[in-house]
Formats: sequence, C-alpha cells, structure tokens
Amino acid sequence: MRFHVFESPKEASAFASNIIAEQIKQKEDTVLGLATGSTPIETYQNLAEKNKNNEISFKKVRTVNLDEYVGLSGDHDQSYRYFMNTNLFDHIDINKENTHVPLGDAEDLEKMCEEYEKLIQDLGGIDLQVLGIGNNGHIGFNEPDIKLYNETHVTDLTESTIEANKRFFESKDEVPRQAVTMGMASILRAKHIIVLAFGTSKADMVKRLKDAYLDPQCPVTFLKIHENVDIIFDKDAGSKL
Ligand SMILES: O=P(O)(O)OC[C@H]1O[C@](O)(CO)[C@@H](O)[C@@H]1O
Repeated sequence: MRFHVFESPKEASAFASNIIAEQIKQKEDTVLGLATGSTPIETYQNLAEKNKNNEISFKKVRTVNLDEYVGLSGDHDQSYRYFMNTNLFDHIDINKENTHVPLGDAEDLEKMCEEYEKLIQDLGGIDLQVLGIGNNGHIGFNEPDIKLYNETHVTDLTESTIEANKRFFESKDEVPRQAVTMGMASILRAKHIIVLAFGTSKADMVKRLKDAYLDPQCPVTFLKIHENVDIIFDKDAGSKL
C-alpha cells in the first residue's frame, strides 16, 4: 500500500487523474472501476479536460461502477447512473454502451447482481478501480458489519450512511434504505486500486489503513491485503497519521 499525501484536494486529484490517464494510454480498452461521491468529481473533471485536449481517448474504454441505490432509475437525479452521466460520461468521447452501473430498479435484483458480477468477469476484470471511503469506512456500499459479502449484492444502508447522504436529497426520508454494491472480492480482484480521501472527516479512516489487522467493521481495512493500492489524500485526511 503506497501513501501519497498532497497539500490540497486539487493536487491530489491531478495526481489521480494522471494515474488513470497513463493507464488508458497503456491500454486503450482499459476496464475502469468507477466511484461516485463528492471526492472523485475533480478527478473526473481533469479526465474530461485531458480528453478535450486529445491527450487521452475513451473510445474503447469500458467502465463498471461500484454501486447504485435500490429503487432509483437511471434518470433520477440522485441515482449514480445520473451522477456518472453528468459528472463524466456526458463530457468525454466514451461509447455509453460501454458504461455499466448496476440497475437499482431491476425487477429481479438478485439476477441483476449475478449478471453484473459475470459482466465484470466477461470484460476481463477491472484494470484500475477508483474508490472513495465512506465516513464509516465503507467501500462501494460494503457497510461495516460482522460479515462482508464477496460478490455484487443488495445491502441495507447503515444509519450513518443515510445520515451522511441525506445532504443530496430533499429530506432524510427520501434517502433509499438499500443499495446494490459490488462485493469485497469484486473490488479486491481489480488489478490496481486507487483510493481518494479528502478532508478531516476521512482522517480516522486513513489512519485505520495503518492498523496491523483487518476489521469487517471498517471494510476499507481489507485493502491492506491487496498488493497494488495507492492511497491518495490531502493533508487534512492525513492529519491523524
Ligand atoms: O466522496 P464522498 O461524498 O465523501 O463519499 C464517500 C463514499 O460514499 C459513497 O458516496 C456512498 O455513500 C461512496 O460511493 C463514496 O465512496
């Protein structure tokens, strides 16, 4: 696990977008694993800029997203499909058919989860996975628990996640109580993982990455078993190291 601390989210995002751009230059049909949340937005803006400047092309890139709220269709403005379209896909030359986000409004969610997991395998696995960290240590929507699931599955959101995400909805009651998420193994099978963490609210979680043990009550700690992980954070998120 490599730790990279930066003065500001801006510098950290520039570093992250350079890693992603290099990956795409090396392999034009790269499979990118993508995350939502406020943290990766500037990284996505930088990628759109690089695409505009013809530094990189997304024409052959394939993407798979980590998660989606149950019950929201892709055109709901709080769905993660909508987030990805408006924050990245609409601004780059990617073929939308090559972009994949779990379908939170699928009739048969269990079947959709199985198909999503198979899709990741059929694409050849994830070359580079982008991750944020929940304030409670979740990755994707793998929430703190006594057990963690391997593959893509439906999960209940914890009270702390509902609380953290209510800022995006009109009221807390509107926050979905469940989500579909890639599992821990789906994430850990990625060949390379970059984790972004900005601000003091992430400082405890960045510190937990230095623990000598894995803790299912803090899912991000499982990244320690992966051999190719870059933790990219600003000095506030690194303030407890
Ligand atoms: O980047 P933010 O907004 O702090 O969110 C952190 C994490 O929370 C989620 O948005 C889900 O709650 C994740 O997708 C993300 O990695």
